[in-house]
Parts: sequence; C-alpha cells; structure tokens
Amino acid sequence: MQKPLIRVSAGIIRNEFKQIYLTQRLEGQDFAQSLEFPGGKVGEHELPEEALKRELEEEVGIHVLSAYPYEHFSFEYPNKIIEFYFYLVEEWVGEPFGREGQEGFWVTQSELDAGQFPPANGMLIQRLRSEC
Ligand SMILES: Nc1nc2c([nH]c(=O)n2[C@H]2C[C@H](O)[C@@H](COP(=O)(O)OP(=O)(O)OP(=O)(O)O)O2)c(=O)[nH]1
Ligand SMILES: [Mg+2]
Repeated sequence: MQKPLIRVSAGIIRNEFKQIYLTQRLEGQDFAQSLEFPGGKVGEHELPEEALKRELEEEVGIHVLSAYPYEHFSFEYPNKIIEFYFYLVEEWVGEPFGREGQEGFWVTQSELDAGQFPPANGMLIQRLRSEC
C-alpha cells in the first residue's frame, strides 16, 4: 500500500529576545512528549498559510499578523510522508499558551536541541541554530 501524503503547516513563533515558543506533544498523539513547532494538518481546501493561522489560533491562542515561508520539505516516516510548511512568525496578537492542555515554553534559538523533536525536524533545527 502507498504511504499517505499529508501536508502540515507549523509556526516558528519568535519574540524580540530570539526565543521560540515550543509545545510538547500530548500523550496519545504520535511522537508523544516530543517538542514541536505548533501547527497541524492542512485541510483539503486550505492553503498552507491559512492552515498555519487556524492551527495557531486553535493550539496556542494567538492571532498571526504576518508569516514568512522559512522551510518547505518532505520527510518520509515509516507510515506516512509529510510535506512540511514551516513559517517564521514574528508578529501576532495575544500571548501563546497551550490551549489544548499541552505544555508550552520559550526556548532560546541557539539552545534548540534536535534530539527533543521528531526526526523530521533535524535539518530545520540545524538551520535555526546556525542563524543565531
Ligand atoms: N506541528 C508539528 N508537527 C510536526 C512537527 N514535526 C513533525 O514531525 N510533526 C508531525 C507530527 C504529526 O505526525 C504531524 C502533525 O500533525 P498534528 O498531529 O499536529 O496534526 P493536527 O494538529 O492537525 O492534529 P489532529 O487534529 O490531526 O490531531 O507532523 C513539528 O515541528 N510541528
Ligand atoms: Mg498539531
């Protein structure tokens, strides 16, 4: 059987202190306990940027004012292929929090640790660390 292809949009929410807001995936989700950039699946009739804005409202309660495409790549997991759209978000309204009960915290960009994220995030974390 062919692996399903899903599209995922996620936000690199960065404040003026070069800290990035991360959340921890919940028990029962795939990659439970991993850190993640908040985001989720792009709906069938949705643009990636629309999905980003919707997901950040739903998951961390912020209203995104502007978002810039940062990385776009596909990653093959054993059971699915994910096409990722990562956006840099530096302008928003509200204070992010784990709106679905998940933990959330600010981490300094240079201290991001790829080992705490799902495997797909490796290259992205490397790039973020190198750009500090
Ligand atoms: N949001 C997010 N997902 C990631 C990252 N890295 C990574 O491998 N993923 C994977 C985990 C999931 O398999 C998929 C994201 O889907 P999701 O479970 O967040 O989807 P969703 O928010 O729409 O949730 P649901 O309604 O389907 O439960 O992408 C990341 O940095 N952020
Ligand atoms: Mg999600």
